[in-house]
Amino acid sequence: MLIDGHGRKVDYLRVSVTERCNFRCQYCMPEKPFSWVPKENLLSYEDLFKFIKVAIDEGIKKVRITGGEPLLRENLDSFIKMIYDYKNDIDLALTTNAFLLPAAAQKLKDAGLKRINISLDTLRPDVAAKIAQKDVLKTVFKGIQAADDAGLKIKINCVPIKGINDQEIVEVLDFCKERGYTIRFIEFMENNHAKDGAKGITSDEMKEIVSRKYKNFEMIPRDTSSPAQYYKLEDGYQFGIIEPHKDDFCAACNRIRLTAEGNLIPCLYFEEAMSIKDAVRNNRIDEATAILKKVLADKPEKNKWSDKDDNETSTRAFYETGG
Ligand SMILES: Nc1nc2c(ncn2[C@@H]2O[C@H](COP(=O)(O)OP(=O)(O)OP(=O)(O)O)[C@@H](O)[C@H]2O)c(=O)[nH]1
Ligand SMILES: C[S@@+](CC[C@H](N)C(=O)[O-])C[C@H]1O[C@@H](n2cnc3c(N)ncnc32)[C@H](O)[C@@H]1O
Ligand code: SF4
Ligand code: SF4
Repeated sequence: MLIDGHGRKVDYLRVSVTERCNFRCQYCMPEKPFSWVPKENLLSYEDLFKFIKVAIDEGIKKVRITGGEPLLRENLDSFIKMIYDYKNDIDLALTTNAFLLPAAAQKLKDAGLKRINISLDTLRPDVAAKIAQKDVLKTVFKGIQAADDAGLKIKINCVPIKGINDQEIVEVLDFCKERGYTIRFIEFMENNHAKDGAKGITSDEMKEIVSRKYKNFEMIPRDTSSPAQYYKLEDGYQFGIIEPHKDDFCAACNRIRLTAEGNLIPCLYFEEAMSIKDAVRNNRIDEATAILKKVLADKPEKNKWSDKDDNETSTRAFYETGG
């Protein structure tokens, strides 16, 4: 079992397979100028898998593949299969923008993927094009349908941005409700890579917008393994809100992150990381295990998005850490 320096059990590993992306979401990535990590600096699937095996052997029970856009990396299904074949009861999940899902969904399911979380900020093509800075929505809808047809369990992530898609919350919620998908609205987390001037809305504002259509909903007891607080509508449908500006879920934080370059990141907010690249490339598995333990020992207690008196903005890039 993996326990961090604050006594929290860590059983969730998020693995980013690339920092590249085919979208330029205003809240995540700069438009340009831009330089990507050279391909030779990325760990191969085999090397990433060496670390994943260590992590699973030490107590990781949930592995999420993310990015950048993870489906940009070739043969992702083969990587999923490596993990599934090693331990098929792992909660094996993917976070994606869905653009490449139409051709990939069934292959991912066949490889052993169990769940998929998809970013969908709007139902309007022009708004989607404004957020992603590319005309994406028609293909995203096809991708969501392909995942559904393949039998993958679907969660939708939506980041409401003030003046852009914030008034569409109920429409996005209804889209998910009608299809039986879970929806989570995420408070925009300020970071240095987002478009200047991008602003989110608070969880209270989100709830106020939902209440214009759904007058009554109740908070349900927290599942501490998730960053989301869920609320139940009168008809039983549940929607979630992720509110890092409250940071109460940090108290039960159960996760660490591995980037495509082999940096092991203890917290989404902070720049700190330790590299496992040389250790896995040279098959020094004991060293990789020691780095994992050290990163856990030093894991921060909580993020600083909640720090109202502190004007510091996170320098961490979501597209590098994988969100
Ligand atoms: N502040 C903070 N936000 C997080 C953390 N983990 C996830 N989030 C936010 O939630 C978003 C969606 O995360 P997902 O990739 O869907 O993963 P998840 O929420 O762990 O998904 P489940 O496994 O379905 O619970 C991330 O991009 C972040 O915006 C975290 O550790 N800290
Ligand atoms: C970095 S993306 C990677 C996976 C994939 N490209 C996608 O968009 O789903 C993972 C998640 O991070 C979220 N995200 C990115 N930047 C964010 C920000 N500044 N605040 C809150 N969530 C953010 C996205 O909405 C997405 O759900
Ligand atoms: S949120 Fe996902 S899709 Fe959007 S730019 Fe970031 S990595 Fe790409
Ligand atoms: S912000 Fe850091 S401490 Fe809080 S839940 Fe996320 S990774 Fe854990």
